[in-house]
Amino acid sequence: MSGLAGIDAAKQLAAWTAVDEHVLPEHKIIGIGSGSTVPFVVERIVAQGKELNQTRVFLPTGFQSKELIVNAGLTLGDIDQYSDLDVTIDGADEVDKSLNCIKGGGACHLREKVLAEAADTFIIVADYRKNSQTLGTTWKQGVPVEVTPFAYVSLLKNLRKMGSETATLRMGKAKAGPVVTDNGNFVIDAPFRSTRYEKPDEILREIKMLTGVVEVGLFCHMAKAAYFGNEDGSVTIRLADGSVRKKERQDFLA
Ligand SMILES: O=C[C@H](O)[C@H](O)[C@H](O)COP(=O)(O)O
Repeated sequence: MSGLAGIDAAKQLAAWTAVDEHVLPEHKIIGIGSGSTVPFVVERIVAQGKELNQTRVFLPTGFQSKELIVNAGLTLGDIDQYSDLDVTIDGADEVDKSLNCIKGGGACHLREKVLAEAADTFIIVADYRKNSQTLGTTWKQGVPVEVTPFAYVSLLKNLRKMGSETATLRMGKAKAGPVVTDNGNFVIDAPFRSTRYEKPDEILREIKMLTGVVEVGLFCHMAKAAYFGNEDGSVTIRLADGSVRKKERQDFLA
């Protein structure tokens, strides 16, 4: 493993292990997620070799993801042409015991969900901070909701009526005004009280029905496995069936 330390080392561990186990030579149409963990996914795929990667097409989940693919010299594909993917690998803001995820911390969850749904296998890679029993344990910013700008005020009202009293429009940091997604929409972050997160699919359905909602950053019953890099150099692998496997540090050194 490379000489990274801390959180980045954990992200790299998760990403490298997931790629080694789920991006096999027979996998040709591959979805690349967004965020700070997926660069380690791309680096591990590149390490599989130019000859094999020339037989593959890589689909992005947004501007950052597209730049990762292009800058790595991998072949860019479009979902219009490659609508059935072999595997999509992506990060997550938090994952619960049933592999339900909060995603959208980087406002990319619409295209991410399209590519996750279109893949035979959807895999999550993250550092140990994302590994929770229940959503909302560590990710306190709320459920990211991509919304059409025309409806954001009415949606703030309706989300607050729904129980997200502190729902807020996500504002830019290095930009005056709200964050604008790759799709030209706004994002509302909608926190809920912890008990609501015990049934994330209910929150998902309720939010999705609100007029003006484009997509909700809750990915329920979608991931086949989640790989978490740990501080001690091991990787925890959780499967959708609830089973857990651990790959110890020495396994990588072998
Ligand atoms: O919108 C962004 C995506 O959902 C990311 O995959 C998610 O925020 C996790 O990002 P990171 O790998 O940087 O923690």
